[in-house]
Amino acid sequence: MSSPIIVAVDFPNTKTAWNFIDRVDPKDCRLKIGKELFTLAGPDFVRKIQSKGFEVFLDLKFHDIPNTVAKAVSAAAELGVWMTNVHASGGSRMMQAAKDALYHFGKDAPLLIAVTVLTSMEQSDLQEIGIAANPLEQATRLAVLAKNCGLDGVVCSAKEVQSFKIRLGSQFKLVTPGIRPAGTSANDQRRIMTPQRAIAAGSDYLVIGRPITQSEDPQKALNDILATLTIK
Ligand SMILES: O=c1ccn([C@@H]2O[C@H](COP(=O)(O)O)[C@@H](O)[C@H]2O)c(=O)[nH]1
Repeated sequence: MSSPIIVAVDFPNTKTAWNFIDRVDPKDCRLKIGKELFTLAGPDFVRKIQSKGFEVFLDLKFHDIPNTVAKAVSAAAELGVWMTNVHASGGSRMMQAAKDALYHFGKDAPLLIAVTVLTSMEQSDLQEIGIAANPLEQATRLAVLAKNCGLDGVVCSAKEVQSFKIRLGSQFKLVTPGIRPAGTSANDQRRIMTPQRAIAAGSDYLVIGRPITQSEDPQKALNDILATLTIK
């Protein structure tokens, strides 16, 4: 089985990050490097993780003018990461430029996905920034845009995947953070689901951070979650 779990390696320094990474097996998960560790430790850190056998999702959520995002995505591809992303709210010209920048990498190009509506956001957060649509409506609008630009998938809440699989097709990857095993804290997440329900609904990849990284035994936490999943 190829594990659907991507662990969000969010730590305040490389020492604690390595302490975690050295305790999990690359056959059981991929690793996601986000803004915190990338800002601290940069591309060399990503290369070292890859040399340990982990596939890396570089989660920098690029959101800028088309030219800048295209160059950033190209730099991510040079790094050899497995997946990277942009914000769909940057619009179709931006997403198209990002996709075009990967063309010459051929089969070595990373998967390129787009963030729809952050899983930390609920209806009131959208209203605050002038969006009248509810999270499902807004995420759908952005996911359709991302698919039309030729992206490989989207980041969305597991609450949206059932609808997205029907509307966007089985090949379009749905990557879902906001995953919380039953009885664990939601923290700052708002649109959450358990790992088991997310996979049953159709999530392709589960992004899980604190429920695994803050555990005393991260490999056990990972195994316990994997044991609850029925992969089709
Ligand atoms: O909509 C989004 C997009 C990205 N994330 C990222 O996923 C992890 C989740 O970590 P937890 O500790 O499991 O909450 C984190 O790195 C976010 O930056 C997201 O949560 N929602």
